[in-house]
Amino acid sequence: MAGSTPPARSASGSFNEPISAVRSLGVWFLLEGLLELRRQIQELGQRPGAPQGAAAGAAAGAPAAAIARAGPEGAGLVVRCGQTEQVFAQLLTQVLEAHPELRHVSLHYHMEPLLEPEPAGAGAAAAAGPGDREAVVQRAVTAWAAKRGVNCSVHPYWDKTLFHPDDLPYPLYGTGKAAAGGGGGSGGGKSGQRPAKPQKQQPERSQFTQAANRDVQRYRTLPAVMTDFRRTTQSACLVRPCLPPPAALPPPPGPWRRNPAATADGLPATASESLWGEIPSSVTALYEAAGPEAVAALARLQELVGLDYGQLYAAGADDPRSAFPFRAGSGEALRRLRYYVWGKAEYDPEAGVLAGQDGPEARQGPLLPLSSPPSLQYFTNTRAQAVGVDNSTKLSPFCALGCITPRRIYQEVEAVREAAKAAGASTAAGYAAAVTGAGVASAQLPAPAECDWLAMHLCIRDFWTYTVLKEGMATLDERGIVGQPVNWRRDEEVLLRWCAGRTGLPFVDANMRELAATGWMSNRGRQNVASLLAKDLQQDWRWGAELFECLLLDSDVAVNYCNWNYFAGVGNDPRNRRFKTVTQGMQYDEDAVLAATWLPELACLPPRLRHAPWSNELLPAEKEAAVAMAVATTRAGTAGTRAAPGGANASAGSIESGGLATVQMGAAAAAFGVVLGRDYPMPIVDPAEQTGTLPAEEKARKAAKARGKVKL
Ligand SMILES: Cc1cc2nc3c(=O)[nH]c(=O)nc-3n(C[C@H](O)[C@H](O)[C@H](O)COP(=O)(O)OP(=O)(O)OC[C@H]3O[C@@H](n4cnc5c(N)ncnc54)[C@H](O)[C@@H]3O)c2cc1C
Repeated sequence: MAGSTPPARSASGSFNEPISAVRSLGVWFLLEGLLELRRQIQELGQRPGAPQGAAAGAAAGAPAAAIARAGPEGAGLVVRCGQTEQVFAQLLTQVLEAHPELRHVSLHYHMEPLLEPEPAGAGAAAAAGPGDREAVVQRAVTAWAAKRGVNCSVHPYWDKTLFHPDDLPYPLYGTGKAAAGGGGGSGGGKSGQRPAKPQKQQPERSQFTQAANRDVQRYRTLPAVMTDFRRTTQSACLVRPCLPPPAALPPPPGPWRRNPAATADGLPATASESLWGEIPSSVTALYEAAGPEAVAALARLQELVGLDYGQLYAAGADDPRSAFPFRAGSGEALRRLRYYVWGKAEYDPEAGVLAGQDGPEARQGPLLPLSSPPSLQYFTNTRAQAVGVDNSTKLSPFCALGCITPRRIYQEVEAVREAAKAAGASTAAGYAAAVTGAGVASAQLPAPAECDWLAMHLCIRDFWTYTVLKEGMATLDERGIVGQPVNWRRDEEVLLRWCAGRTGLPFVDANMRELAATGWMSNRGRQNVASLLAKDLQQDWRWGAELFECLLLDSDVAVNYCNWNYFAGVGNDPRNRRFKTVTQGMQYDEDAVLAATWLPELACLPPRLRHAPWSNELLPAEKEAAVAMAVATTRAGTAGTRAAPGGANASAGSIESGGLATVQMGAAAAAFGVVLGRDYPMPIVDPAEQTGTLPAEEKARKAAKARGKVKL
């Protein structure tokens, strides 16, 4: 696990109010992930054959999680909150007190392309840029150790991307020649060809990880456009194989080691609980531990989205409406991955198919007949949908936290591709039948095109990560990566409506409320809400990016800010995309399920009106439904609880009636007792501008669906 939660941008001083610099539901994900990691480490420590030696590792960033590698005598995870360099100093002090003879310590950590300016007084030598925070930590810790006569070796690891920086086919370090490992040259290989399998293990310490300050100049030859990046990397780069998980862990150092002589009954005494550090049990507990500033920031964020995260923490993961009903941790990430690419039977615990193992050996047991094809089989057609647990992989929160890596995902996708190939069918329809011998007609493995599509998205993620390494702090600038001056507006009232899901545009509002309540929003939803804020409302796009950073479970600085750059029209892509959010809702939430789920005030409306509650027109079927509803309401004797249009319950002003309030609209919804401007806000912009015709590809998709060829 990466173990670090990058602070929101405003924490770095790059951007300020009104968005608070705190993470909300992402925190429960982090806390759960830590709990699982602690359990895993403890379990590893129970296994025999643990190697000897002591080491400590942690990720740069705050809060810091420090891992005391431990063994059969008391494995565990040390958890601390605070500035990384201070936490290291405290931990090393404890270790040195217990082992005064120590002359060498090693520091292992994962690198993150954080975007933070150099803290004041850290020294002018390191320019502000991605990764510099880690350089600061390294310098502070090695200097601290040196003062005590201890040599500190530093071992940074890079596991953020599918392709390792040293393997990219671009001259990274200003030498004019391509970095090693990827086949060389600025392309090579045939376009569209899948990456070849690596022939040998790559050296552990790379040119990239040795470079203390990963300065933006080193990436100047990186393509500016994603398609170019994808073509060259996918055709010329290796994806390095994943290392096997450790079989056991060495004993812990110093005070964490159990003392077998400590108890009379012969059982080893456990190191004091407080030495390991408590994992806060709730979002509020974490912020209370972090101090009054953090508590105040959380309160501001809650006010902005109108929710209490203290309460939601307990319920968040179990919200039946959530499209992300998963727990954190690497075990859950692997289960989800296998379920998605292999099908439901693959991780059936009752069947013991996987038996909790990792790697290819996990699939050695008998495969059950697949009850239904894996979701990956439908990835191309379902990924853009706004609703559903299985429409996309839902792996991004696990990736963001380091519970799984893009390489591990890729490895599994390649395994399923190989299985399909071995079965001798491109779509592998007969594969499962061949394996089970049961002739399961519906069983399938994903077609190669679906595997390619997923790999391509992992590649997009790489592109944004490397773009941040190339562009550095420009990614956070209001003029964006291209340096495009735009007169962004900063109207807090407008921002408030957008944040709280009260723009009066149902597709946008439903997505925003889903995000605030669950930390999840589909990719299509993200594109639409970003487009509305930046393109239509012309508000400073960084407000949106900052809110996303606070709320998303998969919050990732590089991916988030680059996507926002792109949709605000200041990114490094020539296409300037603007979404018609009403039409998009009709396309990607066809039955208005998302709207009904997150906008209860519109749930009683027919789907068309849930998408367009301002409509004045009632279709014949809708008229019948409205009459039926009125009759049912009267019969139930509840007439008056839902006010008739303009009735006594109207509380004008209780919600926004601004925007297009002067225009008469919503007569159709009123027939169902829903009054625009009272029950649901008037649209913040002219809905006609948010409506357009269906593009040809969408028409084709709908036609295919009608023919039963597409699973939606
Ligand atoms: C304004 C905006 C902000 C975003 N912020 C984030 C963020 O903070 N963190 C984040 O992980 N993603 C972000 N995305 C990208 C994308 O929306 C999510 O990665 C995706 O929706 C995650 O769902 P999934 O895991 O089911 O993805 P799938 O569709 O199943 O894709 C598989 C994997 O590919 C990667 N991927 C897919 N789409 C993208 C993309 N557009 N950019 C980069 N990687 C991608 C992700 O790692 C994802 O897990 C943002 C998109 C937009 C438009």
